[in-house]
This record gives sequence, structure tokens and C-alpha cells, in this order.
Amino acid sequence: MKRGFYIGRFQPYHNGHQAVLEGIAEEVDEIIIGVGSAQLSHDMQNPFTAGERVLMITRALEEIGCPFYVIPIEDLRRNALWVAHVTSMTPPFDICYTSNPLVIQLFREASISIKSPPMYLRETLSGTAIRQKMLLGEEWEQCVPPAVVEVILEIDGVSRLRTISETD
Ligand SMILES: Nc1ncnc2c1ncn2[C@@H]1O[C@H](COP(=O)(O)OP(=O)(O)OP(=O)(O)O)[C@@H](O)[C@H]1O
Ligand SMILES: NC(=O)c1ccc[n+]([C@@H]2O[C@H](COP(=O)(O)O)[C@@H](O)[C@H]2O)c1
Repeated sequence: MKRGFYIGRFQPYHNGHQAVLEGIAEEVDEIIIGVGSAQLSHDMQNPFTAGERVLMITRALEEIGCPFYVIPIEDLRRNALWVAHVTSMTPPFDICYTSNPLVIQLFREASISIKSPPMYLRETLSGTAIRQKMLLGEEWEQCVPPAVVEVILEIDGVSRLRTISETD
């Protein structure tokens, strides 16, 4: 049984994440998705709650054909202890998929295998670019799976982002 771990903030979950996970599903028996910075929501870089992100990911992966677990993980002020914090919250896994240099360094020091998946259309497929499109009233829907569009509409996510971008 080989399990792979994929961590991100998923603000929001987008087609780049989906493409990466479809690739991971070909390589492992089970996938663990860590929803990072789970304590953050309602700010410009992190508009969605951990629960909302769980909903986006779970619905988007309904047909992936590989068992998966979605686990919120809060940040810890001590990087040196973060891998132990992560592994205390997740089922055991054999490999971590990430391109984040800090995450790579911390997992490498803990002797956990790392693989960096390719980037898909990074110019358009990034949480930052998609949040910007939402703020500017541009077409963002094509950058995320249809199930994520539904969740964001259901929670009125775009208007939340616009409201929290305002100043008093
Ligand atoms: N277009 C993409 N293709 C492949 N991997 C991606 C893509 N965008 C992000 N990733 C990777 O997905 C993981 C989780 O990323 P994250 O949730 O921070 O998304 P992001 O798009 O980088 O968001 P933000 O712009 O808000 O930082 C990271 O390892 C990141 O490198
Ligand atoms: N000390 C810590 O809490 C710590 C260290 C490294 C990464 N992380 C988290 O892991 C996630 C990494 O995701 P990204 O690759 O999307 O940045 C983020 O939520 C980040 O905050 C937390």
C-alpha cells in the first residue's frame, strides 16, 4: 500500500491542483490531501475556511478513482516541528508531493521522500491570479473544476473576497 501526501492552501482549489492530483492518482494507492493554513480564512490571501476548502476538494475529486482523505492542518509557529505536527494528523504516507521550497527542506530533513510535480499553466492557474480575477470581475470560472464553481457560488465567495478587500 503506497500513500502519497499533497499539501497546499487551496485558496481556491484550481485546475492546476486537479491536474497534479490526477497524476498522483496514477502513482499511489491512496492520496492524503493536507489543507494547509487551516486556521486562516476571511483575508485577502486566504478567503475560504478549511471546511469550505474541504468541500471544494472532496467534490472536485469525486471521480478521481483513487481513495483519498482530506485533512485540515493548522500552521505551527515552529518550522522545526512542523513535519511531526503533519504526520500526527495524517494517515502514514510514503511520499510527499510538493514544489514549496520550505516544505521540501523540512520533509527532506525528516528523511521523507519528495517529488515535485510539474506546473500546469502557472500564469493563469494560481490561487493569486484567480483571486485577482474574482476581485476585478474577470472570468475565473474556467480556472477551477465545475464543482468548485458551485461551492464558491453556494457560499457567495466572490462577494466575500470583494468585501474584505475594502477599506473603512
Ligand atoms: N498551476 C499549477 N500546476 C501545478 N501545481 C501547482 C499549480 N499551482 C500551484 N501548484 C502547487 O500546488 C501546491 C499547493 O499550492 P497552493 O495551494 O499554494 O496554490 P497556489 O496556486 O500556489 O496559491 P497562491 O497563489 O494562493 O499561493 C503547491 O505545491 C504549488 O506549487
Ligand atoms: N511551520 C508551519 O506551520 C509550516 C511550515 C511549512 C509549511 N506550512 C504550510 O504548508 C502549506 C504549504 O502549502 P503551499 O505549498 O500551498 O504554500 C501552507 O499552508 C503553509 O502555511 C506550514
